[in-house]
Amino acid sequence: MATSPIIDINTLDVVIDEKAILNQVSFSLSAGEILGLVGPSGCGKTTLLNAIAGFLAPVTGEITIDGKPCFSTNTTVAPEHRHIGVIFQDYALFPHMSVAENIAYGISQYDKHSQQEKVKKLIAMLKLEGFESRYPHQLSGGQQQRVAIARALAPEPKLLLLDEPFSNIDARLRNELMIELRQLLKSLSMTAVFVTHNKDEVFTFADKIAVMHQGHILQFGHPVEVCKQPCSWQVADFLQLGSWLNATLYHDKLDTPLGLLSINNEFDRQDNQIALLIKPQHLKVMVDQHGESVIQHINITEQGYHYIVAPVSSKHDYQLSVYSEQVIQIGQQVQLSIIEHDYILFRRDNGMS
Ligand SMILES: Nc1ncnc2c1ncn2[C@@H]1O[C@H](COP(=O)(O)OP(=O)(O)OP(=O)(O)O)[C@@H](O)[C@H]1O
Repeated sequence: MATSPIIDINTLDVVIDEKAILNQVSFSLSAGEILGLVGPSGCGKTTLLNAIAGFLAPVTGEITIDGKPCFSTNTTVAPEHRHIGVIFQDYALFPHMSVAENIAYGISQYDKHSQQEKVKKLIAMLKLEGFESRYPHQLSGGQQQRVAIARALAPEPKLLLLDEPFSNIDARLRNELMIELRQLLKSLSMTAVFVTHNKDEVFTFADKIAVMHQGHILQFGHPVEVCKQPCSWQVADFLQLGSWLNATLYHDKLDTPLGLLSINNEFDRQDNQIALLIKPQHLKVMVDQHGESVIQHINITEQGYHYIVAPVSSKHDYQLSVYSEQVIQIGQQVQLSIIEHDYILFRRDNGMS
């Protein structure tokens, strides 16, 4: 049986200072789903969170939360009546209130006993026992985040909005906190939308990803599916799924600086200016003093040596990313070969880097 969505956004447009900031944004999430909003700086991620929260008014479109229209042509529900919990990037804890008082802030309409019971439960859930009387400045970044989460969860919202929730957390702790928070949200069947600059956070924390660009959602789906089949070069580029190789059609084959490749998938053959997305796993590198490419840069990573390889000849222009266990020096000439696969091809675009 299909369940109705907890959040349903339909053709939302936001205009600020006569500039279109969100353009025909639509998506929906079922109960318990976590969505990661990603995209380049200024693409409208925070604006979308603010529109959902009710902090700014869209021009057109609809926002429905748990079946209740919160925004439409003739409805605007105030933020405090949308049943949404918001966790801001800097947590926005009240500095003059203790941990317990911060958590109880949104449930002041409850009687004292119910407030205390609720705070006690959240303190335990977020592992904040012993910190009840402390003030925000006496807590670490991770502890402050837990208080912000407890405060947002206290009124039992239908939806949580999180603006870059992990950006202030030490990199070593980040993964641990993400896993812990995800488990907590899953145990509560809490639906959440979070903004991040870090695509790796999406893979650890989210069920769905929305890749935004200039106010549009370019692609929405399961993170693995989006990475497997990016719908546009902007999505592939933003998610850093691989590097680009120019190609043209030549007698039913792809003519590339690395040789001819058979086309093994559907492709619009009208386009002759092609950009081929090459994921590092589809590229092999071999030392060859007569090779057509040269090692330009080396990074040492968990997956082995990461090489950036460029052409020897100035006739070509590429910067390909390839991993290898082999140690190769900068400046060494190499031979690159592409492993046959379902190539991902896009029409070449001026904006490509
Ligand atoms: N109050 C405002 N007044 C004028 N322009 C605004 C306002 N808020 C946002 N904008 C503009 O809207 C666009 C989207 O901003 P937004 O903060 O939503 O982007 P973002 O994707 O969250 O960016 P970042 O990743 O840098 O936080 C930007 O061009 C920004 O300058």
